[in-house]
Amino acid sequence: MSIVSMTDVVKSYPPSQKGGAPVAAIDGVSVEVERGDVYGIIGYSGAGKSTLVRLVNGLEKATSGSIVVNGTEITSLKERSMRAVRGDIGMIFQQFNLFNSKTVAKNVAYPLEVAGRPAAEITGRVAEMLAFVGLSDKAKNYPDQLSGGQKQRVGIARALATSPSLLLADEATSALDPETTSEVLSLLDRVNRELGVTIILITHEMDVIRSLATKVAVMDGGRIVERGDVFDVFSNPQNPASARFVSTVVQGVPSPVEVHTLQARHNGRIVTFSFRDGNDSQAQVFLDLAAAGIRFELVYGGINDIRGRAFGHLTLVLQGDDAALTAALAQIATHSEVTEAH
Ligand SMILES: Nc1ncnc2c1ncn2[C@@H]1O[C@H](COP(=O)(O)OP(=O)(O)OP(=O)(O)O)[C@@H](O)[C@H]1O
Repeated sequence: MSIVSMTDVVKSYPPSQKGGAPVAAIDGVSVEVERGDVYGIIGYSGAGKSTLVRLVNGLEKATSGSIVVNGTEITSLKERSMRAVRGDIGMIFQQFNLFNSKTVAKNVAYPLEVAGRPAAEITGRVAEMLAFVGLSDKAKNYPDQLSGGQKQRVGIARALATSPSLLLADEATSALDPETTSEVLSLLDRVNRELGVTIILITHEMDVIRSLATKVAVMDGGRIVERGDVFDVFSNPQNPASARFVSTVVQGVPSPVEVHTLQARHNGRIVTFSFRDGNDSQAQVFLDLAAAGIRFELVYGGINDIRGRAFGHLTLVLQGDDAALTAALAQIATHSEVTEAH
């Protein structure tokens, strides 16, 4: 069942200059986020990711289209009813957005106080959330006394204090170093698995998607240009924007410059073979080449692991009778992905 369902959503802003065209920050987006998903949305700066999040929590109104959150159509909701919908949505930010004048415990207590919960319940819930994020010993500290990773853990405890079913994470790890990033990502993984919270993860870093997301949508120019299971998009991106993101983290595909270098260095045809788990085509490639009398040398490659599933790309220099080689490649193409450099 969908927790967020967007259909043909457009969000335009008035032109920045008089007589100019309106800016379509979101330009016809439809997306279904299922309960339990960690749904990653990736795009370059200006792609429309933050606008999408602001539409989901009702901080912006869509120009047209439908947005249903937890069964409620929010596009025409009054602010008062929107507040009830927002009560079931937690949010974390790149810059943490903590109150520096409040202690850690008071920061986490804040949304519970706003919701008018009794003091005894607030005390218990704050202790529970601080234990969950591993910061029980920092309850009386102030945000300034914490590291970036600790601040974000407070942000997560605060966002989840009222037990929302949906967490929006807008570039939540972009201000953190790689080690702290992986700590926060594994905490978010626990939030999803142990607390059952659905997460929409906005990022420009493919590594974040790889570590945490189960599904991904790639945004470019206000549109979703590709979407799917993270493994499928990483192992076989269809759109040029997705392919560029994937190439930032995936090992094994030579860049055009590297292909050029390989061509200058080696005699023979340069061919990349791509493999995905669930088939044994890799062994068959080598058997087919050997059977056709083709000599091969491995010159580039890598195997990647996406949440326990593997895929890889191996680039070989192939030498032998040209017609036999062409026939062998045609045979291999029946069971494996074959890309020849020209
Ligand atoms: N309030 C606004 N008024 C006018 N244009 C806006 C407004 N907010 C966003 N835009 C424009 O909408 C487009 C999408 O912006 P948005 O902030 O959603 O992108 P983003 O993918 O989140 O990028 P970033 O990671 O840099 O925040 C951009 O062209 C931006 O200039």
